[in-house]
Amino acid sequence: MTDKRPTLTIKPKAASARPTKPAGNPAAQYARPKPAAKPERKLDAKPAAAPNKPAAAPTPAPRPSYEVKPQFQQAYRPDLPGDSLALALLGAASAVAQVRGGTALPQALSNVFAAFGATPQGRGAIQDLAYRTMRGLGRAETLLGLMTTKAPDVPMLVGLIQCALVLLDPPAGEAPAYEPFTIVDQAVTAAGNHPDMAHAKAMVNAVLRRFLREREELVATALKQALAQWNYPQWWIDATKAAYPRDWEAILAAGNRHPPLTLRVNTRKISLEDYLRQLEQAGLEADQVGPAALRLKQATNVSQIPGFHDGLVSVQDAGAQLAAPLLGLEDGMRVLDACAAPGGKSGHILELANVELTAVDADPQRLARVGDNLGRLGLSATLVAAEAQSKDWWDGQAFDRILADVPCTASGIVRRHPDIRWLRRKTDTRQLTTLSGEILDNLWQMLRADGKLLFVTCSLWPQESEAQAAAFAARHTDAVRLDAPGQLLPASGAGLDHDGLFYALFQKRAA
Ligand SMILES: C[S@@+](CC[C@H](N)C(=O)[O-])C[C@H]1O[C@@H](n2cnc3c(N)ncnc32)[C@H](O)[C@@H]1O
Repeated sequence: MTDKRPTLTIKPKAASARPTKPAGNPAAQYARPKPAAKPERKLDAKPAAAPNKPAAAPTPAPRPSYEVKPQFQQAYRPDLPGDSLALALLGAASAVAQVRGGTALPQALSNVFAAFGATPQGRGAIQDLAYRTMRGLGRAETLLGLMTTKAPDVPMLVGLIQCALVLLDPPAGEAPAYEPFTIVDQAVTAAGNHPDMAHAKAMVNAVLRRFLREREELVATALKQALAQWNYPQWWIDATKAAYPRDWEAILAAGNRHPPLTLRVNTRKISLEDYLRQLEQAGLEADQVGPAALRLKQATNVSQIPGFHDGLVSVQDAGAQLAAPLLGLEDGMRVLDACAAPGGKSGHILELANVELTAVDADPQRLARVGDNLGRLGLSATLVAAEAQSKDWWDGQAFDRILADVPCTASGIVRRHPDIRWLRRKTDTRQLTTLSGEILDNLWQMLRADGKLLFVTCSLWPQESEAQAAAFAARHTDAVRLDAPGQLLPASGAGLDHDGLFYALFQKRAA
């Protein structure tokens, strides 16, 4: 047990209801925490602006609430019923706090599941709430800032209130998952159950009840801020606006939608029509969103998907399914998948032709998943754990085709990974662009004359995609740029549903 006391204090109503003077960039709260930073213990001393000040951008005073070192007891196992909302809130709060500390959400969730000894039902509830909170975090953070004057010094306490606010304040058109009084009651129970938060029970109760009382006013004030309106850090919003002055709102909105479950039919084993019949027999409805892509109307566990374990289908976004066909594969070719894990595109390559595939990835653990995925499909490749910007691992024999699905910010797949926006820093783009440029230059030397290299990113930022492709073409005068989709913006609708991806195809001019 810790004797730490929560120090969050609640703003009086009058102060919170009034627009406050913009006092800094609220997105600064989303900077990655500096590990050595000391908790900021000062009270927010900024007075609220007079009501007749310009009300265009009322901003709660910035609070460095994430510049504290995570202190929560991650290994603590709560004494709560496995199927209770309190347990789900506590688990999701821990996951949110870990994300704010720099851990990717899937890893954070697996830490929570292990620490809590969560049942399958409990895992589902924790995961659902954590993902919802990632999509509503900007709004919850802003609301919390409007109701409190001081940075809570326990990150998990912040996470708990934010998770509860997300449940109390669902997105427009979504029905609340629970009665408000149940959410408040369970959040208080959750706080009371955790040694780091037990003393904050009354405060959790007060903040959440205050939100219920003043909801309309608080939400209206919060929504004047882009952070709350879009649920992305300000730099991300600015970058999207700068790159897509016409489409930025649609792009941000697309990233907040729930992703579909899209299947790739293994046409080596079964036709699309025959597989659609199998789905129908299993009571699953789907529509076609690509040559071999079927979007399930209702997402389901893969164990319920007919033929999944026999390799009839794989889970893959329809946009990602464009990669392998663009390579123009023929039997007998030597093909390199240079950043292969977890193997979605490797599997598709091997489904399309009998090629000799080498799958490289810098992360040995992720590379093992390529083996698992190919095993399920009954296919195989040479797996190499190595860096694609190095030649150490190469036997010197040129490849006929190279797929370079390079590491990037993943800004095009935020609907599937809503934590990415809170984990990334603005400077990541530059670092990743430098690395991917090195990878492309290195791989180009491994391509035979007349061979083709497909450059792919799941990014929306032009620096990582089109500008990188153009710079590559300028550096390599023997590179001929062929037709490819270029930048695909995230889209969903009738007969269409894909993430944001970029494709550029190059052929090496014969000497
Ligand atoms: C976009 S993902 C690849 C997705 C994969 N092509 C698929 O379709 O399933 C990028 C991959 O690049 C790997 N990676 C990161 N840096 C790398 C490097 N320097 N060399 C090779 N692989 C790298 C990551 O481990 C990650 O698995």
